[in-house]
Amino acid sequence: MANQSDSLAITEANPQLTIQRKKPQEQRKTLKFELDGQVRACCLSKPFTYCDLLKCIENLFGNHTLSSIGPIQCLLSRNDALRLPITNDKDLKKVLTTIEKNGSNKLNFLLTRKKPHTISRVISINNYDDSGSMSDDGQTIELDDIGLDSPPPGTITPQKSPTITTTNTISQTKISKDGGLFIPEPNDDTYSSGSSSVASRDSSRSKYNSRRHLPTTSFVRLRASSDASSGSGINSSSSSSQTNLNEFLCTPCSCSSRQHKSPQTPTNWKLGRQLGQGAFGKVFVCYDVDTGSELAIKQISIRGLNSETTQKVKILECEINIYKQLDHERIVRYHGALQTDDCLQIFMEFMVGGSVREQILNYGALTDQLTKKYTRQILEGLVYLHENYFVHRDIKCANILRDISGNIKLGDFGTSRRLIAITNQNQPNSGTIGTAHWTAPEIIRGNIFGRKADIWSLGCTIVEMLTTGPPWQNLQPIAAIFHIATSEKPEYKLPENVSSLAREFIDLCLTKDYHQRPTALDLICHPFLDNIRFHHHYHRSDALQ
Ligand SMILES: Nc1ncnc2c1ncn2[C@@H]1O[C@H](COP(=O)(O)OP(=O)(O)OP(=O)(O)O)[C@@H](O)[C@H]1O
Repeated sequence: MANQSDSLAITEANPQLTIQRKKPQEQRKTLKFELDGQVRACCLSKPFTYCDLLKCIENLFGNHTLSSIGPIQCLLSRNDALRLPITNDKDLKKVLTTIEKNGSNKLNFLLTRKKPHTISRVISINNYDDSGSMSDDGQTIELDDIGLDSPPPGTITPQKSPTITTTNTISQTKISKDGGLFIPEPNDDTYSSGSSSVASRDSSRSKYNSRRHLPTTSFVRLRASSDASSGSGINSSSSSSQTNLNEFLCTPCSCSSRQHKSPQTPTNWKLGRQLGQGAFGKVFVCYDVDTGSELAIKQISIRGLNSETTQKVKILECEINIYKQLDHERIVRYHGALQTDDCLQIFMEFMVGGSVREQILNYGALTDQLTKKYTRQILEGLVYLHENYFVHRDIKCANILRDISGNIKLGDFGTSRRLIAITNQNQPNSGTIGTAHWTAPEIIRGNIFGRKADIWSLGCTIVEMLTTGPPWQNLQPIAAIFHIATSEKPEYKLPENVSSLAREFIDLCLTKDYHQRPTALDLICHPFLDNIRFHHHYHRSDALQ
């Protein structure tokens, strides 16, 4: 048996053993994760837990990653053939022991997106769902089984092929439950439940604009991924048509040039004065005690809801936490949502000027010049949303909010349809005027839903700015809906002094045929908006090249 001096002698003779004696086990491990072809790494000190692993993934790939991926798989062999799923601390311990036995200090993990849910229900197409969507093609609508996996309302898929929708993977051509309406609208921006209409769309391109001339970069948050080969950036017009929500949502680690951080949901805050009341709840100032900043908070009563509605509240809460990552100067920033026993609280950027609706109620119709400025800014917000496959779905003056310097942003994005379903509150409440008058004819007829519905609503909003009310403002909502669906042209009377360019612009927005109606990008270069200073990201020379 070797005594101590023997042992030392052996150690001195063998440097490898010396190292082992000084550092029996490496205290820091390098963890590499692969997701969607992107490899990101971090270091963790031992001992670490399964929970630390999850935190690592969130830090590397973003807050919402965990809900969209399957079990973490540890790659144990060089060709990745041997994979161990890790779902808890016990699994992790096993893997660590195995890795250490192999003498490796690196851990490689593979993360894969969850598989789509199997279809649990197939219902008849003629059902009207709570989002107001329906289809008339006599086929079936496929609904996923739990609403939580339906993508956010207002999102539309960039893909043509019909598949089922999963969280953050927006790829469905039909209509989903719970307000999630997805229309493929690939490059041609059209979808009909019946026939395709690419040709008609092409022929309807406006004379003053062609999409290929327009830099789409300007309005979207740049996602300068360090891994160019991943192809997940959205900063080029060519890639934008393949962009899905995953690619669009910018994570802290993936942005090298422009670090992006979702705003924090306040945890310690005080309720301030009431700002207003909508159909679904009251809006207050919210003072964030930790940051000293003021936000707006919308409080919606959810007392006494049944389990189905409770589920919808949960979905909305999740969605708002996704919307937090929408970041554009023409979009009111969401700061998250929290649910208490009897209240859903939505935190938003505080817009001190209130809504354009209030501005009109206080001071009357807007001038041609101001209408022009607001129209351009609304379009900038719409270009951003539409380029990223979101439909606002509720464009009207009440949802256009003003900042301190008189510029505007689109508010209430994506929440209104869900709130209708949650609160069962479809009727206008005191101080609010509902949404019926701004609704596009194809939505009322129920055969098409897409980005251009926002363009129709924009047309109604411009009429509202110039005349204080939308087309058919004297009609009750139900009568207005009937007229929108059946009349050839919307009914409104503009003041005499409104320019012919403004009239032409409104006419274009209110083109009844969805396929002939221009897109936001088409419209942004319309001469009506010409003498407005171009948005600083958006160069006229680029646009007109
Ligand atoms: N982010 C915000 N910042 C400042 N004020 C806001 C904000 N959001 C809403 N408000 C104020 O609260 C009022 C009510 O807003 P809310 O979104 O609840 O209803 P609405 O948009 O007027 O109507 P609807 O309920 O039909 O959407 C607005 O008119 C506006 O004055």
